[in-house]
Order: sequence, then structure tokens, then C-alpha cells
Amino acid sequence: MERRYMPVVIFLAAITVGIIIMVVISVVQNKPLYQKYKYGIVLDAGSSHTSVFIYEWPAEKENNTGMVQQKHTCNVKGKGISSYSANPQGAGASLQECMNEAKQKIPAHRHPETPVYLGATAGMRLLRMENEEASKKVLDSVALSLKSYPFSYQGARIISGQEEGAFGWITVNYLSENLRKPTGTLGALDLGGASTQITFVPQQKIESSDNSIDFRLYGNNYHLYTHSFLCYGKDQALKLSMGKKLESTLKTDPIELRDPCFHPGYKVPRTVPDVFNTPCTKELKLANENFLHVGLGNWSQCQQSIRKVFNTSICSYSKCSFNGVFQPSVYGDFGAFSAFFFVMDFLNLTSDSLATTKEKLAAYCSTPWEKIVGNHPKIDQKYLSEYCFSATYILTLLEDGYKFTSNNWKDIRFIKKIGDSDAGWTLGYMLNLTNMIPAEAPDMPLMPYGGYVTFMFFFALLILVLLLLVYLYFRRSTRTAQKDII
Ligand SMILES: Nc1ncnc2c1ncn2[C@@H]1O[C@H](COP(=O)(O)OP(=O)(O)O)[C@@H](O)[C@H]1O
Ligand SMILES: [Ca+2]
Repeated sequence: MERRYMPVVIFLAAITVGIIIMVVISVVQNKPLYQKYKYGIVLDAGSSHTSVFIYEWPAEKENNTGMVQQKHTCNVKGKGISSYSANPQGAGASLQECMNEAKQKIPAHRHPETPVYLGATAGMRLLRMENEEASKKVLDSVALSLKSYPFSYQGARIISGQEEGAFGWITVNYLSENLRKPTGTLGALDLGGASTQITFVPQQKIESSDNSIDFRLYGNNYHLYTHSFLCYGKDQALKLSMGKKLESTLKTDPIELRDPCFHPGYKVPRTVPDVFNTPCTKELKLANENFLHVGLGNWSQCQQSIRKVFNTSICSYSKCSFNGVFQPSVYGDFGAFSAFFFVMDFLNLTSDSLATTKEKLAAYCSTPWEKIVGNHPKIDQKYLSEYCFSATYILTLLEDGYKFTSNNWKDIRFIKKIGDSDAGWTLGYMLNLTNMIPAEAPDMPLMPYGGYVTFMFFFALLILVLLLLVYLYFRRSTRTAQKDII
């Protein structure tokens, strides 16, 4: 071969290698060139109501953190499934409207592969304690209803308090993309109507095995503390607290229950079984079944009365939250969701110091009931009348129960959603059951997307320049050759 062709050969070889590198990188980087979505449905059968969550994720990226998003939610009309104990068929029927909506929201060709899970929480735990047969019938009824849809039915069951706490923790940390980073995780505080959960990575040893859960997620080990207090959701706590007041006052004054946790001017007739119709309160045999629930609007007395539902005098561990339950010192930031958020957000108490929160709440509780109703004509009066109690309960639970202080109060973030997805146990439950959180970290793309685009751009530019140089070189060498001939 003539020597003058050598540079051309080198140029061509460089170009070929360049093209091969570009093709290889683009294949590795863009394995799926277009996105297909997959779906999953979880029904949260809570004590007060049932919500249907539809999740969506890109089919090819299901093992990456933060990829699953909430696409749609539907609130089932009426009360929670545990309220159908006398009419179990009604429980299954109540889900129809939302399940039909799910059929509309998910593309039909995905229906057969879309898993459906129903998890029932504390309302059904209480019904199971009270009447196991009735709780089975309710679960059978919702199972039958869910099986009639074209989705892939995966079961309807009562989840444990530990699962409820741990999956809530997985949800908030998955959505905050904390799981693949060496940085800290977010503790999870969930307040329902019938139970409440606290879950976090503690700094101290976990002294009771009931409160310890281990996970290996994306190559990291997590040693979690979790506890679920049955009967300490805000609706059952209200019954506990009213029950205590009734026990001490009805004996002397059988007509009126004077309650500092309700607004002055609030007066509602109630019956004793209204308060004692749950396994959380012991049955009180009282001749007079009717009483008048009268509000006093006194925040500090309200807090005193709520403290009585927390037993802090027994503890067989190095430290306890309440009722003899082991709890290490709270550590790190916490996401407080569900009723923690609904109540504190309604009262605009999500971002003040603990002292200011107490001052504002005291003023709110002493506001006359008439004025409260006038200020919020559209809010359901049952919710409205209970916000003073609920917020006082929340402060007492967090401070006296879990031992948050004015120093770490700001570590509690009252949240509803992270991105588009609600904080709660449902997403974590589905991720776990579909094995979407691998124990080991999945392969990362070769380089971040921005770096990839820049790299491809400059590489293409380089190849263009090389082609130009080859062209110029050829032109010059042919001219020289022609000159030589002449
Ligand atoms: N807008 C709202 N304001 C106040 N409380 C609310 C609101 N929406 C829901 N809640 C309350 O949140 C709680 C949700 O609990 P739920 O999930 O049904 O029970 P559990 O988790 O104990 O089974 C209930 O006490 C319900 O009354
Ligand atoms: Ca709940």
C-alpha cells in the first residue's frame, strides 16, 4: 500500500471505532427505547373508610427507586368495611363504584396482569377481637367482590400492626429516594382512627423482638423499630378518654358529661353505648343510658384528661413510650401523615414551634362552638367538633407518649403526599409483595442522562470533523497526484 494512503486508513479506522462506541453506548443506555406502563391496585380498608389506590410504573424500570407513582385514588362511599359486620354483603358491594373506576383508568390490555391487594387495618383487628366469625364474613365478601373484576386478585387480609408501620416507613423512604443513598432515612408516624404507628431507625439497641424488623433493600441493611398501638387511633382514643370521664363523673352527675376537649356552647345528647361499643373500652353498666355531652373549651384541662389514657408508670425495659411498650429515643426526621396531617393542617399548625402550637391550640379550643361553625359552614360537624380534641391528643401522644420535645419538634414534618403519591402503608405493601424493591442494588446506567447526551454530541462532532479532514486530505492528495501526472 502506498504510504500516502496511510493517514486515510487511520482516519477510517478511527471513525469505525467511534461509530461502534456510539452504538454500544446508546444500546446500553437506552435499553427500552419507549416506555410501557404497568399498574397495581391496593385497597386500604381502614377503620373509618376504604380508599382504592392505583399505582403506575414504567415496565422496564420497576426495580429502580422512586419509579412507582400513584396514578389515581378513589374514596369508597360510606364507612369502613368493619362497619358491615351485621350486613357482610354490603362490604363487598361498597367497593363496586371505585373498582369500576379502576377499570376505566387502567388500559384494558393490562387488566389481567394488574395485581389487586386489599389490606384491612385496625377497624378489622377490633372486629376480629369482638366477633371473629363476623370479621371472616366481611373479608369473604370483599374477596368475592374483588375476584369479579378482570384484574389479578392477590388476596384480602387483615395486616398486622408491624406491617402497617414498616410498610408506611418503606413508602416514605422509597418516595423520598432515601433508600439507595448512604444518607439518613425518614421515620414514619401514622395516625388512623383505630390505631397509630411509630417506625424509625433507632440509635439504640431494640430491647424487645416484637418491635424489631430487618430489611435488606438495594444493598443496604435497615434495622427498624416499629410499634402499633391498637385503640390509640384518634377515634378510639376519644372513646377511651370519654370513657374515663364518664366513669368518674356519671356516678355523681348522670345527666351531663362536661368535656374540656369540646368547644364552649357545644351540647350533644349521647348514649353510654355510643362510647362503650368497642373492645377498647370496658363495658360500664349504668342505669342512665343517656347523657348530655357538654363542651367547656379548656385546652390544659383537656390535655390533663387525655394524659390519663397513657399509662407511663409501668416499664420493664430501659425506657418505654407508654403502656409498658419499649421505645428507644426518637431519632432523626419524621414524616407524620394520615390524621396527623389532616388535623394539624386544618388548624394551620404544621410549621410552628411546640410552644406556639400549644398557644394557638389553646385559643382555638376556647373559641365558642357557634363561632367555629360559622367560620367553617362547609365542614362536616362531626370532624369540626373533634379538631380540638384530636390536636390535643396528637400533641400529648407525640410529647408524653413518644417523648418528642420542644428541641426536636421541628424534626416532625406533617405531610400528606410526597410528589404525587400519598404517604401511607399501601405503596410499601405493594412494592414488597411484587418484589419491586430488590435486596441488592440493580445495575445503574453507564452514565447519567445529561452526561450521556453531552458525550454523544461531542463524539458526533468529532466524527464530523474527522470526515471533513479525510475529505480535505483526499482532495489535496488527488490534486498532487494529478499535478504529478501532468
Ligand atoms: N379531613 C379529615 N379531617 C380529620 N380527620 C380525617 C379527615 N379525613 C380522614 N380523617 C380521619 O383519619 C383517620 C383515618 O383512619 P383510618 O385509616 O380509617 O383508620 P385505621 O388506620 O386506624 O384503620 C380517621 O380517624 C378519619 O376520621
Ligand atoms: Ca389508616
